[in-house]
Amino acid sequence: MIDKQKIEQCIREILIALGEDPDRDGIKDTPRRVAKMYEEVFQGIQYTNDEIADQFGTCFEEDMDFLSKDGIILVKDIECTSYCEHHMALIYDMHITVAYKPKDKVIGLSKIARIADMVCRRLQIQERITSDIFYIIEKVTDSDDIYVKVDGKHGCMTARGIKKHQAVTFTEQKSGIFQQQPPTF
Ligand SMILES: Nc1nc2c(ncn2[C@@H]2O[C@H](COP(=O)(O)OP(=O)(O)OP(=O)(O)O)[C@@H](O)[C@H]2O)c(=O)[nH]1
Ligand SMILES: [Zn+2]
Repeated sequence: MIDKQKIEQCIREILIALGEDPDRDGIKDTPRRVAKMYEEVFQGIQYTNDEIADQFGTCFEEDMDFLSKDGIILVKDIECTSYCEHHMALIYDMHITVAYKPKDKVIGLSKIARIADMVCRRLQIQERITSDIFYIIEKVTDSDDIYVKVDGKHGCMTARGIKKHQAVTFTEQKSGIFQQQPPTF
């Protein structure tokens, strides 16, 4: 569980270290707000990838032509935000694409987005966001053919430091049929 009281104390200390008056009207509730925000945006820290797979692993095992006819399923433009673990800066404008070729079951579509969303609610690097989603989708679907692509902007690279406002980072992980031929979409 996230220790909200401790976070509140620490944010108050940070405000003081910045030279702010933590009791002035505009920011007197900021420690409480930040603690509440962290509880929301870092919810995924308290779950392992296996627990996320259990939580969002709703699958359907119906007989369908689709499964025997080389069908693939692809969800694109899953919009997410996360926080880089080096600066705790926002990773934003992220679009996540997940594709897989089902073996003998399909996963509920919204669960793909829920998995991506929960993995992003951690201190992350983009490479690990990609591999965490890959691992969970592989575990839930048992598929040998998986494709995960993430693109995003890193606040630590656009709003500070090198300040390349347009720089977008792409990461991809793929297995099986997608190694030779990434999906077209
Ligand atoms: N590979 C990878 N690196 C990241 C990610 N997010 C942030 N970083 C990088 O983490 C690195 C941390 O480098 P440091 O030299 O320790 O930190 P810094 O002095 O703030 O570096 P600058 O950003 O270059 O000013 C930087 O190069 C960031 O761009 C990510 O998702 N993946
Ligand atoms: Zn960073």
